[in-house]
Amino acid sequence: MPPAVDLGRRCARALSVTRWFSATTTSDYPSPSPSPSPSPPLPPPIRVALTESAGRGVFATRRIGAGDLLHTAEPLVAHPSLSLRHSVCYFCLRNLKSETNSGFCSDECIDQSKGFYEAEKKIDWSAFDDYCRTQGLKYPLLVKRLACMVMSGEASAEILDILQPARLQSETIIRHVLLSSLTQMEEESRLMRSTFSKAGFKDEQMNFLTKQWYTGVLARIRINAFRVELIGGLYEDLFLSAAASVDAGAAVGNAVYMLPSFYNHDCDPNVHILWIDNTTARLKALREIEAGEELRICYIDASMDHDARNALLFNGFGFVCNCLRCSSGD
Ligand SMILES: C[S@@+](CC[C@H](N)C(=O)[O-])C[C@H]1O[C@@H](n2cnc3c(N)ncnc32)[C@H](O)[C@@H]1O
Repeated sequence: MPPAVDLGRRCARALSVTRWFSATTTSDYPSPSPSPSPSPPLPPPIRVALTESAGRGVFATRRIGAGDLLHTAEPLVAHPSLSLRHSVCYFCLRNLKSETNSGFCSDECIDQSKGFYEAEKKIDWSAFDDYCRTQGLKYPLLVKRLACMVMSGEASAEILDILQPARLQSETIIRHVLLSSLTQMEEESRLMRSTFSKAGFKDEQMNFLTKQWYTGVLARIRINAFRVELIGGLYEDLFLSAAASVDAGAAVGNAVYMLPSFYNHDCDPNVHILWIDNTTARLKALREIEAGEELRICYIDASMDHDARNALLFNGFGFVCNCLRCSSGD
């Protein structure tokens, strides 16, 4: 059993799926006259359990209709693409109508960012950001935000530990994939520590910021982060939104979620994940799903051929795909 960790405020927010299904009770809404109480909301139609050969996965607990919204999810950590730093909200990645002084789209986002932003503002990140820009790196920006959240007490340093891949075999592959970039990650970790030091942060505040922490967090982010591509509010229709999420193209940023990270990959998925206008992720069924069926999303562009898909999945995520489509050689 993994040790219990204090997942903190943000994790509680990210787990709002539970609240989403249970928040509406009859006592929330005083009834003007005695009438039969409305039936309680249905529980989430999903559960996380072990699969036969892909670690943990998400399963349907009842029949799900095509187009049904399974649940929404809020990120544990998110960061905009550097090139869009001033045109999307620094917290929820919503497109800003005009450039604002604050860089946030609402008072609520300013409020939600207080913790990490207080720490981040004290620091000159230009060297770190330039390094990411010139090397074309996006995930160290998520580590930077997470480090600021930990510094401010907003998140625990172990917040992503639960996302580790469950299977040893995968971990071996992942270690192999990551070895090539170990030196680079160590350099980034040194750069991050010295950036905090120069801003006056004390060693005791940075106890968690070790090489092992940096590489461990980055390894989990590489496997679990989503590119957030906004499709706008016009695509509520299932099939339009499925097409739009393929067409969306440029990502506004990247984000790591808790529950969506337990969905395994399939080259012919039955669920897809989409973002309308901010980092709130929506998981929708692409077809009818029976109770007990595993729910899978597609991590990549499924229109590629077998070899291209598998090269991408192995090099990018460290696994050999076991889905039906790959097993049949398609
Ligand atoms: C985002 S995680 C999904 C949840 C994961 N199974 C767990 O236990 O936390 C991605 C990892 O799940 C496994 N995985 C996902 N889809 C797979 C597939 N189609 N075939 C084999 N392994 C898969 C791989 O180990 C991959 O690195």
